[in-house]
Amino acid sequence: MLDSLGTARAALRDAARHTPGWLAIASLLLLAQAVLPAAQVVLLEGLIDDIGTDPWLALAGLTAVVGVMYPLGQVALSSTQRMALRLRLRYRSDLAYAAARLTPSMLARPEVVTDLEASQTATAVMDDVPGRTLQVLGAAVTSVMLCAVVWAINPISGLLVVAALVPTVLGFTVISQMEADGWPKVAAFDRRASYATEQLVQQRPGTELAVLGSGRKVAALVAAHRGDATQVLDRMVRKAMLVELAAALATALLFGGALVALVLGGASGAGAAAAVAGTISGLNAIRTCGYAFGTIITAAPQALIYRRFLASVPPASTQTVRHGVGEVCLENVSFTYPGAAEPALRDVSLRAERGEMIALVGVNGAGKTTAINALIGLLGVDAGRVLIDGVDAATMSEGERLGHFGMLVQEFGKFEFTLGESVGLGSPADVVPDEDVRAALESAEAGAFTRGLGLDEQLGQQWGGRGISGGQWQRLALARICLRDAGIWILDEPTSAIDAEAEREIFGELSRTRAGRITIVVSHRAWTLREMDRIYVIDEGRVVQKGSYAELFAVPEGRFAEIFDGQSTERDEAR
Ligand SMILES: Nc1ncnc2c1ncn2[C@@H]1O[C@H](COP(=O)(O)OP(=O)(O)OP(=O)(O)O)[C@@H](O)[C@H]1O
Repeated sequence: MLDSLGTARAALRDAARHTPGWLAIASLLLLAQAVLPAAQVVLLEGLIDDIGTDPWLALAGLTAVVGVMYPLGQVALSSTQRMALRLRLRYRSDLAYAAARLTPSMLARPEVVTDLEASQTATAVMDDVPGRTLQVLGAAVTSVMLCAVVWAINPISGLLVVAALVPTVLGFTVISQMEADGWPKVAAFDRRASYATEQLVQQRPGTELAVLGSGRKVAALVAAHRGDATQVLDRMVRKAMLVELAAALATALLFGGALVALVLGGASGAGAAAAVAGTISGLNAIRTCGYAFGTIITAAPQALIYRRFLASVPPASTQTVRHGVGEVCLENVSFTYPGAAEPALRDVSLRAERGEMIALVGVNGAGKTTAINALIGLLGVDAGRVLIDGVDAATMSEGERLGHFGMLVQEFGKFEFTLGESVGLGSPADVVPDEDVRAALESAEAGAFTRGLGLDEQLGQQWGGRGISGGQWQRLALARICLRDAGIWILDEPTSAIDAEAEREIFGELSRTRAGRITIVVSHRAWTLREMDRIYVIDEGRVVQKGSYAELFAVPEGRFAEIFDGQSTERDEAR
């Protein structure tokens, strides 16, 4: 109940801040609508009293009330809808900006992602709350005014008319509690169902599933998760229905009581007729109030998640890219994932200076990505330190630390915006000069296929734009890192989707331009390691070997030679 009141208050505050004009218009119209039932009672009583003498004034008044009732209701509804549209836009853009302020370590927490998704759903229902709140307030005004005019005819009836609000309010309070408990469960099932649905409807995974002929299995997962959500919703709706029925029965009894009190109270014929008409209008107002209140109650838990989420997001901070880093070290770093039996990193130390290219190699699951995540601060290490130019990175803010790095991850983004926008994302600056974008494209060996395109060329066929290959997408991702030009480049399998010729060119370019930065590469291809100043071989979370390409191949029983044994051409060449 308190949550619903808080939600209603916050929604009115938002409307006053972001759409004050429409809030004022909607409030006035709903207030005018709210006084009509009481005006009806007064005019009706006057009309019946004066029917034989001078009924014209009351008749004109009553005709005017009936005449404006319908259009007033319609215009009030349109005003609340226009208010809702403006608020929805505001809520959605506020959420987008909040999501943009999330740090990588926050995004790594599943509960943050769940809240982000629930907040997105919330924006679809929150916009309706100010209009519904005005309707509830209007119904309260209607009840109080009806109480006043019916009270003048029969005080007990007047009281009972207002008392009839109580079961509705109590009933919806109970429902509110049930929904607050149920919605988080529904959201969790919905999230899984939405994820599975995306795999079917998005072009790339959808096509992969269609080729495999396995889409049906994913559809079954969607159905199962939606089924679980429906079960929870179904239980909630069943209980709500029973509560609503009980509240409606109590309301009917109170109204019946008001009518009986009128009859037994000996009101005049005109007074009784007018009060009966008034109490029946009152019943309609309370029904509207119940529905509007129900909408607020349903929106309250979701709105609460939205507001809590927005409040939890740190304020915007502009990232400053650090270009010239002298040295970076991991010093005796150990880390165990929560719940894991074995550490993913055991006493790992590595070091690189400006101008050096180093590589991390190892079999799948050896700990390379974990070491990189420890380096950039995506996970808090259990022991050891990360030093950037001699400063313990743990003492830096997350934004400050990230400013030292440019990172190309294995699952790089394929941002289907314009070419200029997609590459421009490499820099946090709002405006990126076109020539910088072009230079970055050349450095990433993406010049040949983008030279004929304008930077305003839309990428992605689903938008009617240019379709490009997987390897070309990877070059655009690399172009972002070139554009960023941070002091430390981390390239996790940077050429995994790229053909051998372009791969050679990319590694040649990386080697030529290495002087001003530190380059850290994760690679499974032996020949790409030849240019490295040092290679760290990681196995089961430990650095088990380190040295140049030739030094490592010179130890036939070493782990490096074991891992790259199949790539013997390189081994021979190395010798
Ligand atoms: N989020 C996680 N929670 C628990 N364990 C994890 C998590 N991420 C990775 N691991 C485990 O930590 C170990 C190291 O994983 P890591 O991803 O660092 O390997 P990798 O060397 O990068 O492998 P690949 O070459 O396949 O990318 C593995 O045993 C892996 O299963």
